[in-house]
Amino acid sequence: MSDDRISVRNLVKSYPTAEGTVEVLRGIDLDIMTGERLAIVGASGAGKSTLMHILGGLDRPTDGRVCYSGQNIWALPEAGIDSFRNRTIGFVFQFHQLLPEFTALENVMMPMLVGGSGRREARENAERLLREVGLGHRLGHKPGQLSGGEQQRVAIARALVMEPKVLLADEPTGNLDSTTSESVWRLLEQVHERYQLTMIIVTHSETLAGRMDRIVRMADGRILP
Ligand SMILES: Nc1ncnc2c1ncn2[C@@H]1O[C@H](COP(=O)(O)OP(=O)(O)OP(=O)(O)O)[C@@H](O)[C@H]1O
Repeated sequence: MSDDRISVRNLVKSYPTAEGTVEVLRGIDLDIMTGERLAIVGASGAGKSTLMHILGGLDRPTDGRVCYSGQNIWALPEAGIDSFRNRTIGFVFQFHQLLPEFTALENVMMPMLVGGSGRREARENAERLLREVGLGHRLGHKPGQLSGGEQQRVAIARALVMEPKVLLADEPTGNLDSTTSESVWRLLEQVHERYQLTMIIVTHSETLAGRMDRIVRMADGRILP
């Protein structure tokens, strides 16, 4: 089966706290088609980031399933989840989370080196991607020597270097001014078209969400009908 559809069933996430159990996700059901561009919107605290983290294999649900091509990733052993995540998912966060002491090129090479690729192959791929995102002239710059928009472009190149099938972006332009945000958003759209990725983006912007194929609205740990 080469169907990469994502299907989420009865996803629940709760945390025990001193004041009792906090229910952050209260039974999420969601199907995301291969190649779809999905926006997730909702008020602060609705559970959007939590859902993204569970979809991406970063945070374990309390209950429920997240199936990629019919395989529930949360039924895999820990090493299986790590390997699934490295092979399948690219992440872009609001705060790029680049390593400050490494250059743009090294930051983009990093996932390949960690995954066991040789330096030469990692370097070639990272250079190609940095050129694609318009940063061929900034390979040797460290994050602190780049603008916010450039840093986010490096983060997008890094998210793509392992050739993921799914790109998860949590407020990727939330920290940028409107012009820079527009150019990063356009880059995400180009990337989607070029690589035929499934793309799930959390955003507070209704305008940006409206450019996606579908909008899912969350409130209080549920998806609104
Ligand atoms: N470790 C934790 N323990 C208890 N509650 C938590 C924990 N982590 C998150 N929460 C709660 O889960 C809820 C949802 O958080 P989440 O970050 O998923 O929301 P969000 O919709 O992404 O919000 P925002 O738009 O502000 O980023 C929040 O009310 C938060 O306080």
